[in-house]
Amino acid sequence: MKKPNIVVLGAGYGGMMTTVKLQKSLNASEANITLVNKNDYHYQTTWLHEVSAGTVHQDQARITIKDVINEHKVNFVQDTVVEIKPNENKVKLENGELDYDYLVIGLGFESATFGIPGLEENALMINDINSSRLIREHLEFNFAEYHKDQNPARLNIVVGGGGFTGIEFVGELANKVPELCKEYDIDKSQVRIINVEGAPTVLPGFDPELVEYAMNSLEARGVEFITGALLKESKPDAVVYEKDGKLNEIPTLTTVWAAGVKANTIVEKSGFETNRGKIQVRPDMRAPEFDNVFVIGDCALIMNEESGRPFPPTAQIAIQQSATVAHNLVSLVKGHGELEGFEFKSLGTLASLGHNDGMGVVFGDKKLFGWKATFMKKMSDNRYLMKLGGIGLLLKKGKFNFFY
Ligand SMILES: Cc1cc2nc3c(=O)[nH]c(=O)nc-3n(C[C@H](O)[C@H](O)[C@H](O)COP(=O)(O)OP(=O)(O)OC[C@H]3O[C@@H](n4cnc5c(N)ncnc54)[C@H](O)[C@@H]3O)c2cc1C
Repeated sequence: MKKPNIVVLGAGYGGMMTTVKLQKSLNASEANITLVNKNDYHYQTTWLHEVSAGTVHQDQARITIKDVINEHKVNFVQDTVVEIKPNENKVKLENGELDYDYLVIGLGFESATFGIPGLEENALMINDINSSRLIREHLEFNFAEYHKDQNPARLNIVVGGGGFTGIEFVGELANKVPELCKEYDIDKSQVRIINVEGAPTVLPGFDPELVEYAMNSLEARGVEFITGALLKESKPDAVVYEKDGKLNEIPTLTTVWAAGVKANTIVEKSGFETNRGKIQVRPDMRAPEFDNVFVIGDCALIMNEESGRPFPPTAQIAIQQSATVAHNLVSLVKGHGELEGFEFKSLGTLASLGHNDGMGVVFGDKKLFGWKATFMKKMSDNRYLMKLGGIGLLLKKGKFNFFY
């Protein structure tokens, strides 16, 4: 009997963990497993705000794929997916084409700019290793260049969006800016870190006590918040926002847009039925129209029956989904066992606010503040590394600087 071809697209949290689980459960004689990814490394998106601010080097946030996969069982293809052809069971790559019997789509997210003029052209985004490194280099360049023209716009850093990513990023900036000022001979009082948020408060949806803690901690370190303010335009040298019906402009050469993500647009372009750009999966994580296509992570939409809204896209849910996807694929390949349904078990939400500070909720309703929150966040990162690559990977990439 012909061995089935399982093709996993994207080596993010969902795709990587599915591949590692499949290689543990299937023999080379049972299936051909192929993992496709743009780069030869997996990166931890949850650390990208640190790479962007320059508080962590990019190598700390990325893992060489071949260090984690078993090459006797998994064929790694470094290439870019251009299109999925679900009616033909084919995937078009920049440099070729792949046939599959089973497909896992784990292509992650893209920034959503909601048609705001100038954002695509002028703003920086925290999307992947390269875009994050660009932000770090851009910040340093402007601090260095300031001595040439004394343009204050070089020292105004505007972050669009006071959600999880925007707040984690300004927390890192609050720590990094004093270091940059020292390195580039700049008076700290000349630098502004400005967070612009459309909702009446930052971190909408978070417990008010946690929001207050975050704002106080960040304001004490110099972050300015402009809430209830809609970003209207990003220019090469300014941003325009509307507040209380009035337009205001902040001169800046650095706008970082952190206010929205959408699923990888390849999904929509490939003709899948979508809801908010994502594939609303069946309980067993398969696409509604295709019995051999699984969708995972930020490309998948699952409704939370309790709230009546989709579960937010997180690494946590992508990692949990990988267990269901891998289990169901193994059942299909081996031809025995039932397909199981996915159930999300929230392990909590923790946001970092810079070195040794954070806040969040764990174990249902236990609120954590300060170093306890960052400790728990680092522990959960470390647990992920352990699951992905065992003790070797944990020792190489783990976060052990618990009190920094
Ligand atoms: C700054 C930041 C902080 C965050 N913090 C948290 C947090 O603390 N906790 C949490 O749970 N979630 C957090 N998230 C959200 C979380 O990171 C995402 O939900 C998660 O990464 C989604 O995982 P995924 O497997 O769907 O895709 P991703 O992890 O995004 O991976 C997608 C992979 O697909 C590859 N790829 C994309 N397009 C192509 C293509 N065309 N061809 C080939 N390969 C391609 C990419 O290179 C990447 O390797 C954060 C996100 C950001 C941006």
